[in-house]
Amino acid sequence: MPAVLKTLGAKAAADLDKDLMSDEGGYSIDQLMELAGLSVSQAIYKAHPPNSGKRILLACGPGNNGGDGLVAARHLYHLGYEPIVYYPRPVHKPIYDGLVKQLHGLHIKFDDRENFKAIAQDSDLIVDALFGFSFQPPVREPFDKAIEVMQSGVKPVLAVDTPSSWHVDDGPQDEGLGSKYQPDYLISLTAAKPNVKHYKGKRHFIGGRFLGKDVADKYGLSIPDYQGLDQIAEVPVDIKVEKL
Ligand SMILES: NC(=O)C1=CN([C@@H]2O[C@H](COP(=O)(O)OP(=O)(O)OC[C@H]3O[C@@H](n4cnc5c(N)ncnc54)[C@H](O)[C@@H]3O)[C@@H](O)[C@H]2O)[C@@H](O)CC1
Ligand SMILES: [K+]
Repeated sequence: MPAVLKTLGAKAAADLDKDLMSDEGGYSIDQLMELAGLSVSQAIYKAHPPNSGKRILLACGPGNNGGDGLVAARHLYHLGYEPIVYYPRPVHKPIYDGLVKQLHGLHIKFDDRENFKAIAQDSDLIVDALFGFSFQPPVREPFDKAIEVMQSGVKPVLAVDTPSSWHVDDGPQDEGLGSKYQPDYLISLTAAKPNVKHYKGKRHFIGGRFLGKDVADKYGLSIPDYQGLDQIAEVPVDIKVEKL
């Protein structure tokens, strides 16, 4: 277990993504999103196993963070959960259209009602797949309502890659929307983001088991010590976070 948690700032995370999907990197976004979404489903299985409540609300935003949520919904179905998808601003690109078709094919429920609180009350865990490392404040509607509900603590929340509404590098604003938002669980993808130093939740996982040594060295990251077949590695929530 490394003594210090290395982090990946918003700009570096976007650059790393580009490297992986460049001509020599050879990855497609579909592959990375599939591995990311699989990691999310494993973190949920570890932190909130089916006997803790099967109704998982995937709050999906308009970017690839939302895509991770759509992929996770499919894996959760196959793991025996009852996923419900909140995806109010669907983006019509083949990758997202395909993921939505897969979920319809499994008769997974979509609920895009304005009243996010009502949807949340009928769930056992909320998955925050609204925004990832491309978030730019302030939160535009209708996502502000989801942030309000998540920060209210009415249901446990697992955040995907970064707590949505927090600045990726600096963390939550001092006041206003999201300032009180603390997810119960966090899964960082590829590497923790700098705002993890403000995270005070119960458990922190690192997922997206596709980092190789060359890319890790280029970005000053250490590869998490993944065990066995796991796509995720758990890190202590009080681990020292490197200074950026
Ligand atoms: N290698 C990686 O790190 C991988 C990253 N993936 C995911 O991709 C995410 C980054 O995806 P994207 O770059 O598509 O962007 P995000 O999913 O972070 O969100 C950006 C989207 O949300 C919108 N948005 C940004 N700020 C907003 C605001 N204040 N109010 C309302 N809408 C807002 C933008 O218009 C854009 O459509 C990562 O955080 C991660 O979850 C995975 O899908 C693939 C692997
Ligand atoms: K998120």
